[in-house]
Amino acid sequence: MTTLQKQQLVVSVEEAIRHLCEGMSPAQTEKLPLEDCVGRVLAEDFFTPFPMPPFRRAAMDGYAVRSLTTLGAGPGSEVMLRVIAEIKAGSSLEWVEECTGRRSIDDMDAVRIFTGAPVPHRYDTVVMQEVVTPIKGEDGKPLWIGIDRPHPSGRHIAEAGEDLGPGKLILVKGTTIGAKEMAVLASYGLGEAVVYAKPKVVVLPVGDELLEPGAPLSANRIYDANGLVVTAFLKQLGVDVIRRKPVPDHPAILTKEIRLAAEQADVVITTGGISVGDHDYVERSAANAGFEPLFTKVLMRPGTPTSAFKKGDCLLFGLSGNPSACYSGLELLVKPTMQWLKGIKNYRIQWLKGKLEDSVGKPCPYPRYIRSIATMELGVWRISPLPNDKSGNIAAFAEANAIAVIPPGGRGAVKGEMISFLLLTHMANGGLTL
Ligand SMILES: Nc1nc2c(c(=O)[nH]1)N[C@H]1C(S)=C(S)[C@@H](COP(=O)(O)OP(=O)(O)OC[C@H]3O[C@@H](n4cnc5c(N)ncnc54)[C@H](O)[C@@H]3O)O[C@H]1N2
Ligand code: MOO
Repeated sequence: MTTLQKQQLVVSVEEAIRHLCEGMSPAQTEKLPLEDCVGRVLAEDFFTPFPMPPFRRAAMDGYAVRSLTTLGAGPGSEVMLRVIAEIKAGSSLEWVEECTGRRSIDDMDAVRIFTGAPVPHRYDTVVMQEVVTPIKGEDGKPLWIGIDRPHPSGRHIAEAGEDLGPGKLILVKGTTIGAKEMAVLASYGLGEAVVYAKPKVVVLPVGDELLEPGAPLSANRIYDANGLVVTAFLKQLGVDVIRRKPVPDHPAILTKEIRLAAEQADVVITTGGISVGDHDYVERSAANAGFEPLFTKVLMRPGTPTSAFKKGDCLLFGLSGNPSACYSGLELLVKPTMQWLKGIKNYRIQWLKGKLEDSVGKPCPYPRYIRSIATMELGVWRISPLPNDKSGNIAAFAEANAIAVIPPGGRGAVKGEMISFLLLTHMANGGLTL
């Protein structure tokens, strides 16, 4: 087997994301019951179909009155209003009409009303029950109320449409549906929503040394961590994932696996076998399976050999085998691409700035993405780089909640310097030490 010279299509992280997303669009759309839409992305703009609230309603428990009738009220000169009916939440239109329809303009009346109940048009204000003196009948229900102060018009009434008028664009296509968005969609009684289909991903860990988790450890072998890491990462992003068992370092087998995966998935992700070693076959197997390279080197460390390829509408990521390089590839390249394919509009990595707590001496010609602990103190982020952050090490994963960027060049970064960092995706343990 001859060593194939690795093609050098070198890009920055930002360029890589652009290459990955260019010409790609979200998968198809589907209509789902609203409760199954959590975490999914709206594929249509949502315009309000009717006014919200849909009718004029009481915002407090008390009495609906005409403000005019309370004008002369004061301490010691209470106005007495006759309670002519009770209207509760859910009362029918007919009942509301029946209660007030035949009243004359001069009647001194009120209705007992509860929060969420329709307010008859006869009344223009709701008086909280705490500030009236009821005179109750034998059944304990109020017959009269005494009012000892004037009540201005419009109190404790939510007018129809005061929250949102009809025909308003309230959620745009590309919005992820979480609990907050549910509040809007469910309030309009939407039974189903049109969302983008989840991208499908096949994960192929590559390497003769890899063992399936659960198998007994044998000499000179390691467990396939990346296969499960990539799968977990994608699941947390709400993507459909199929994880394959480790594929051996064999070009024909790898070509077959890549071809098969590409038939089933929108995105194929390999880990390992992407560097310059004689047994790194991902690049040539990708070519044999009909993929064209988008880039074969990214100006980042770890993960410099990270590569990407495209065949029709299918993307193939060749992530690095070293676990921390693999993880950087996930956060920096896979996540923005997946968000794009999920249909999320304008997704950007959220770069924050923090004060470096320890100098990082190791210089690097590319930006270095180091696993760190980010803490917030009095409004200032502090970044403590974790020791032992070699590309092949896993210890730093246990504690890290951030990836910090050491700028490229000969000097690394010094304690006290303000550097960029990102908080890691979906911190299962809450993540932030605040
Ligand atoms: N002569 C050179 N050698 C290397 C270079 C270079 O520029 N010149 N680059 C180094 C860098 S940087 C990296 S990163 C690695 C990347 O190598 P690969 O992505 O091809 O990955 P492998 O060689 O297959 O494995 C690297 C390392 O990771 C372990 N590994 C692989 N898969 C998994 C997995 N699924 N779970 C856990 N650990 C995994 C593997 O056993 C190796 O120890 O290349 C350098 N070499
Ligand atoms: O690009 Mo590598 O991940 O630094 O060891």
